[in-house]
This record gives sequence, structure tokens and C-alpha cells, in this order.
Amino acid sequence: MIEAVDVAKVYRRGRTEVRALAGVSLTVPKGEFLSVMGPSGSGKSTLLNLLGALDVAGSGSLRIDGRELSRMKDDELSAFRRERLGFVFQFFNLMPTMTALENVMLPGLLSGRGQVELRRRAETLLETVGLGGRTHHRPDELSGGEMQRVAVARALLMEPAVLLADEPTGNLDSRTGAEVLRMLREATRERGLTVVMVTHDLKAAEVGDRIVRLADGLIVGDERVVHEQAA
Ligand SMILES: Nc1ncnc2c1ncn2[C@@H]1O[C@H](COP(=O)(O)OP(=O)(O)OP(=O)(O)O)[C@@H](O)[C@H]1O
Repeated sequence: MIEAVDVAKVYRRGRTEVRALAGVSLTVPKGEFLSVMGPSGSGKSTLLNLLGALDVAGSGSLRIDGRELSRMKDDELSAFRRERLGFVFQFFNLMPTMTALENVMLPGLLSGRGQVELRRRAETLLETVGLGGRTHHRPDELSGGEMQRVAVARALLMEPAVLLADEPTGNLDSRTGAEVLRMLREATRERGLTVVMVTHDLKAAEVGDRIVRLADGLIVGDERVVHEQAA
């Protein structure tokens, strides 16, 4: 599903060079929930930006959902991003003047799909994330956890192959964060969705199937998470 081979990224600022990623190889099978950890500056956001086709790698190969990103033109990349990838961010990034329902429908409206079908799907997704009763609330009428649930529903609208989450619980208290993660875990498991989540929080990371650790732009750890069996 995701296959990165020797992916490197150097940022140049005047005469200084920063090797944000120094050759990362990583395979994430379909349906896996991967957590990425590492100290500040280790390259986590850079990796997520490359996986999200928001930036291009300097070298190496990056295949997602069978497509080699380096061979795609800008308009192909935006279409790929819109149709195959879902994003969840630390600060939710909801439109403040729109209701929860409108926020969830938004990626679909931009893609030109029919309103009636989109509305039905958005309502179903809001039910799935436990917000069936909040469809007409605007973000300032929702709690942080509810806003992040709306963001998860929005990320799922286009039925992406991969969901990328950047510190999705970074702005939530630990209990609310855990609830959002449980909901994310269930919603993605039902859909066989591949998830890559960057987090500083080990508890959050352990919700995933596997934890990859970065340091200085390299993978320095890669372990499976052992989950207790439900009784
Ligand atoms: N646009 C940019 N221009 C120049 N340098 C950059 C740019 N983006 C990132 N860097 C540098 O690349 C390195 C990796 O940054 P990155 O943001 O990927 O780290 P991170 O692990 O996500 O850190 P944090 O946990 O603080 O968000 C850092 O040294 C950073 O300063």
C-alpha cells in the first residue's frame, strides 16, 4: 500500500543544508495502523508531507496505492491527494462558518460530486463517529474531541486508501484523545484503511499496530505493538 525506498529530503536555506530525511525505507501494508514517533526535528512532519504528496522527495522512490509519486505531475498529485488520501491535523482545520455536516461534505463539493449523495454519506459518517446529534453545530459549538471527530469524518468522505494524521490528539486532553483514537481505529479497521499517524505520545502511538521511530532523518526503531486480547 505504501512503499518508500531510500527516500531522502534536503532543505536548503541559503548556504545551510538540513537533511530532514536521510534515506528512509518503509513498507506499510494495506490496513495497517502505523504510528511514527521521534524527537523534535527528526523528520516526522517531512515524512508525512511526502506521504501526503504535499511536498516532493529529493531522491528515492515513494509508491502509494500503486502509484509512484515522483512520476506524477502537479495536477495528478492534487487529484491523487483529493481522492486517495485523507488528512487529520492537530488543530482540526475545520471551516468556522460551516456546520459539522457542511465541513464533512466539503472535500466532496470540491470534487464536483452530487449534493444529495454527499449529504447522505456525510450524515452516515457523522453517525459513525458518534455525532449524529451534532450535524448542524458549527465548530465553536463543539468540544475539541467533537471537532476532531468531524475532521475524521471529513477525512473518510472520499473513501481514501490512506489516512494521514499529524498529532491528532496533540490538542486534546488524554481521555478525549483516547476516545478519538479508539473511534479512528474502529472507523479505519472497518474500511481496511491504511493509517500513518505522527505523535509524541506513546500511549497514543500504542493504539496502532506498529511504531516506527525516527531520529536525525533515519528509522532507528520499528516494532509491532502487542495488544491485549479482548476477553
Ligand atoms: N521548509 C523547511 N525549510 C528548511 N528546513 C526545514 C523545513 N521543514 C523542515 N525543516 C528542517 O528539517 C528537519 C526535520 O523537520 P520536521 O519538521 O520533519 O521534524 P519533526 O520530527 O516533524 O519535528 P516536530 O516534532 O518538532 O514537528 C528539522 O531540522 C527542520 O528544521
